[in-house]
Amino acid sequence: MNVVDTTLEMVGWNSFFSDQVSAFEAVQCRPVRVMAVHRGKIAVLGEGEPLSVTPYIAGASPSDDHPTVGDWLLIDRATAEPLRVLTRKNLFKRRAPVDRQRDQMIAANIDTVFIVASCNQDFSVARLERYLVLAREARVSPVVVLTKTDLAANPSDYAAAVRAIEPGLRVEMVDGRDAVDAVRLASYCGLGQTVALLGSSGVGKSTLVNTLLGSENIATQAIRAGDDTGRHTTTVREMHRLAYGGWLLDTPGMRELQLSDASGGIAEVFDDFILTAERCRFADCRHGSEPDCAVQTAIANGILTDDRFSRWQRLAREDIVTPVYPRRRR
Ligand SMILES: Nc1nc2c(ncn2[C@@H]2O[C@H](COP(=O)(O)OP(=O)(O)OP(=O)(O)O)[C@@H](O)[C@H]2O)c(=O)[nH]1
Ligand SMILES: [Zn+2]
Repeated sequence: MNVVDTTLEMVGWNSFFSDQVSAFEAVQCRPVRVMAVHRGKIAVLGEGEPLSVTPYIAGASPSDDHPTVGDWLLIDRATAEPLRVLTRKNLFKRRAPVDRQRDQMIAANIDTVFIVASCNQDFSVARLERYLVLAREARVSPVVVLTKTDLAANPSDYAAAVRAIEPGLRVEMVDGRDAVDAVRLASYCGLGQTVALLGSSGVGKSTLVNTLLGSENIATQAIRAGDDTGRHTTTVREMHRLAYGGWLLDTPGMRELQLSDASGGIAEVFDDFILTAERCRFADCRHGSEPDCAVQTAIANGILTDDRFSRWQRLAREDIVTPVYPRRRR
């Protein structure tokens, strides 16, 4: 496929975005997707050829949305000047290390996040829960990808442990080095789909990325070529075309995501605990030795488990910004 023939659908355009464009805007502007963010320039792709445009939106205040990789932008048909960022389907962000009041945007409009874990001694349910919290917080649908299945005697034991975290959680098992095996992930990586990866060091993310990208990566090369800052600029964030027609959003920021970037997500992953805690006698119950603690009762009755309780407590403690304990009583 040649990038010159690119249609909006190939880049991920759908009714969620087209519904946001007024008839007036449709005449004046055209939509493009942010493929890469460089210093002072962004590479965008819409119908036709890639372009390099300024990331600055005239009249935008610091608190307004600024383009990040994966975003859809409306640009002026005549001048290519960006006019506004369309409302995002979802967003990965983190608290900026220096100015903790300001969020740093990492990646927008992702259809699926692969939470990568390996079938060996590095496998940890606690860590997977952490990543699930991040995915929930960003409102991106997660798929756990178990790599290194070739090294495990019983890879299905790992899959069973993952499924036990949450009913209905999707799990795929691959040898990340094997393109034939990776076909299992094809349905998430089809035309116009955007995927991202999360996972700790050494689990096989880069290996999987290379397998999914295939040998040729025409679109990325073309985007670079169309970018007048040239090939050797430091690319901060970038989308890569996948062999199956989708896009991989791979950014250093994604790899550094911390749990402190999640808060609401904890409530979703541990909703059984949150719901039970609503029946504790005290609204600020810490579920220790307080009388009539519904959580301790549920653990004693085998409805909730002790180790999930510890993981929930640990995650809640680390999440220093938003307490997950229910604060109000109806
Ligand atoms: N046997 C086997 N080895 C694998 C598989 N996936 C990755 N590896 C190997 O595991 C090692 C680590 O893989 P990487 O892809 O570099 O891991 P990563 O998650 O990108 O690590 P970071 O770059 O540190 O984040 C490499 O030696 C890979 O060849 C797999 O499915 N099976
Ligand atoms: Zn309690």
